[in-house]
Amino acid sequence: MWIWMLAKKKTNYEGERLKTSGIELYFIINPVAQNEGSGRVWKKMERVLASKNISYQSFFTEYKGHAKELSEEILAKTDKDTLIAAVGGDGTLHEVMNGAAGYPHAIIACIPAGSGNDYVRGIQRTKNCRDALSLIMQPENYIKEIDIGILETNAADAAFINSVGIGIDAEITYDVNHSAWKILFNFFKIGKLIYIYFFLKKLFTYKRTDMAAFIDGKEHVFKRVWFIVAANQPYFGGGINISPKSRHDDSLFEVIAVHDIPTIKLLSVFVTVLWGGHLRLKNVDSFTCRHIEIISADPVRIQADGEILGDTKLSAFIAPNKIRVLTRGK
Ligand SMILES: Nc1ncnc2c1ncn2[C@@H]1O[C@H](COP(=O)(O)OP(=O)(O)OP(=O)(O)O)[C@@H](O)[C@H]1O
Repeated sequence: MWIWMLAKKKTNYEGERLKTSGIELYFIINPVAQNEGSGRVWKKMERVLASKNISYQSFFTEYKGHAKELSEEILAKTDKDTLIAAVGGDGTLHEVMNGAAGYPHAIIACIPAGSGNDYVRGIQRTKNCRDALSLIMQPENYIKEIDIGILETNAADAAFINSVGIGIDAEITYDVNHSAWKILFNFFKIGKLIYIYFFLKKLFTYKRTDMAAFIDGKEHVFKRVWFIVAANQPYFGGGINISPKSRHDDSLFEVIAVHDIPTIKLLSVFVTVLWGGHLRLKNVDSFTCRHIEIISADPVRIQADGEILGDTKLSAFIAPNKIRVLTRGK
């Protein structure tokens, strides 16, 4: 049986006492996240867990999609509260969450070991790996039910936890995930800057297209769209605060549509985004909704939580209070 084993009460990093808990603990490690930097992160975490006498079970993923399967297998075997921590980036957390979403006894968390780590920044609200582990080792005070998105595209049905986007954001995600530069950026521990690098590259080659969006049933036609994102939390693209008003517990998506802006002016969107000023720019429209459908005139990729999940057409609705997570946020 895999339970917290607290043979002796010890102190954690913050000097607080660990509490006993009936929560079972699992780690699912993506060994290829952060161009294999996740392995080093996990080794450090293992040492801390051992020093605190914490009992857990860990699994390494062997292929794409494996983290979802592992989560489902773990949760199907028990009806006790079970905490599954993804060790990796947003893609690994996305898979764990997709495996866990149907199980009310699931609680998910993330040890950030990816390039972007937007989930940790916007929802879990921990500062670094050690902070995340300290939360995981003392979960009781930090469990919260949050909303997730349910997505259907031409290529996939999936749940998402951060955001879904169509347009240049997804094209950049695709390029980043297929780029050898990612290794270099991750080697110098500046993984999130790779999104900025590819944004600047893509800015002059991306072909804008018209899109129709049905936002809670009301049709909006946007011309020459850069991107439309439906967000459950503020951050995307490795730390860009695109949707500052998003909350993961308000049963709503915040939709941001950026359209009909010349190439150079798009740069001002990404400067003003630093203080949320982009929302006041002409042709940066924002909406709140529970359901959104988007159809693009030309094929354009779709990303959800940084995973490419189809192109051209998507439908997404918010599922309120659908999953339990650990968070330091309110
Ligand atoms: N063993 C594996 N072999 C190959 N791919 C895997 C394996 N395990 C998971 N994956 C895939 O690796 C991809 C990248 O994972 P993840 O997003 O966690 O890391 P990252 O790209 O470094 O971080 P971020 O998304 O935060 O930029 C995901 O698409 C996931 O499905």
